[in-house]
Amino acid sequence: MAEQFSYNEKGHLLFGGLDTIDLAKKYGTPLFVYDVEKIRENARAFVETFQKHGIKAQVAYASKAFSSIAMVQVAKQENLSLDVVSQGELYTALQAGFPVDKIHFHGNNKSLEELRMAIESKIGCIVIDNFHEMVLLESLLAEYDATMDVLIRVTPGIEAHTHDYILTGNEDSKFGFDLTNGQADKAIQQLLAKERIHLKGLHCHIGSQIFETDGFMMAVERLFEKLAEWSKSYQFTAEVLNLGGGFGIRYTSEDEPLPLEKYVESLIEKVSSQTNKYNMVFPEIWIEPGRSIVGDACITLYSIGSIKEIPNVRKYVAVDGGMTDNLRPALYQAKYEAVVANKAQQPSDEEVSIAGKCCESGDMLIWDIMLPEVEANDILAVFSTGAYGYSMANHYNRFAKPAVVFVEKGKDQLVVKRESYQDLVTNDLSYEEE
Ligand SMILES: Cc1ncc(COP(=O)(O)O)c(C=O)c1O
Ligand SMILES: N[C@@H](CCCC[NH3+])C(=O)O
Repeated sequence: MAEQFSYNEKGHLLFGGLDTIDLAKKYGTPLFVYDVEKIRENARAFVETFQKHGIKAQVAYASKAFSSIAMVQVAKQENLSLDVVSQGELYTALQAGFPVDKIHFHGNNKSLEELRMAIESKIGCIVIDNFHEMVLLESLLAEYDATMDVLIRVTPGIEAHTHDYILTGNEDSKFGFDLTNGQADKAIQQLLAKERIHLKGLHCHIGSQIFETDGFMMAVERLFEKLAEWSKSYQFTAEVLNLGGGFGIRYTSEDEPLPLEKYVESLIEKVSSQTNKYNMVFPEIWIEPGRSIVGDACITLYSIGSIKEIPNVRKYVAVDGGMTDNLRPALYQAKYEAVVANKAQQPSDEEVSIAGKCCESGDMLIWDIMLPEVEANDILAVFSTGAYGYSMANHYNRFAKPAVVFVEKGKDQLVVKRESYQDLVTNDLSYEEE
């Protein structure tokens, strides 16, 4: 975060203890730089809070936030579990040597091939999302003469948004089984009848970048209301409650996230009070944080190029990346803070807007930010870009994807190479006129 940054005697921004200008020179720009110590700190905040309270839990890193072999290895080192939502994310996890029994497979349209790969690699759990998938899974399990642990994804009718949450009578979501309209009941009934499928419990995820605990609390209440019903009607007891991810982080000074421990403590308290209320056995609690593990542990370094001043209107400062490495401003009007990394000690006294270099007027990274006077070849550091930045990077305008560097204990290490133009055309074939 901008307000906490530090710099060295050259006035260069430090990140993970290293001079960001040295990193930009060594690896080029745009460059994602992750502070691995911060990733570990975030992961431990979750894991250790469960441990402190003696709760059996799994903290599954939602690898959609940033998936790479090195990142999955850090998740493994921190004893996390792993949430994957595609064959690509699963493949990455397998390549990274992640323990398969701690991999959970999500997705609202898992293909036969994806389910096949999940069964063949003997992953720990599949989160069942819909009736179609149940049929596919059952037939594949018969083919492999195998069994599979599953959770069922339910939508509790709570839709959480960034700063608030709303109750929706009938959740309009492409994910999971609705808790209120009978779909979840039907799915539970069917799953319990399937010999090769072991229903371990429930999953729900109410949204992302959530700053309060109220939405989570309401979700837990709803799950327990239904569990009480299902315990009577189907003699079903949940061994596991997966309460998803979505814990908010600070992108700008407007954001006021809770300490990560607070989310966990509230969940433990609520599950505890509900188990008492309904006289149930305390389930294992699983969570799936993505953003809150990697989001604030990364900056993106860009080189500044052209600067266009429109008198009395705006000064556009263009950088060598944009919506190809950070889609979030264009997609969600997401806000970020930044500093000029080689002028980190200088006062910020000019308002400018940071433009990307795509052929798209909406390719703006930051509107109206105060910076020192900038010139071409300055390095801009944008904070909190670790989640859904590289993972949503794309090839629009045939820009090559940036490199990713990890820093820890004063050392930097390249963990994802910068794409080459050869990489960009590697699947292209020529077409000869007949
Ligand atoms: C099912 C599920 N689990 C976990 C996550 C991770 O969310 P976040 O990165 O906000 O923690 C998401 C994304 O919203 C999700 O859809
Ligand atoms: N990609 C989104 C979050 C999606 C969460 C996954 N269900 C973001 O950048 O905020």
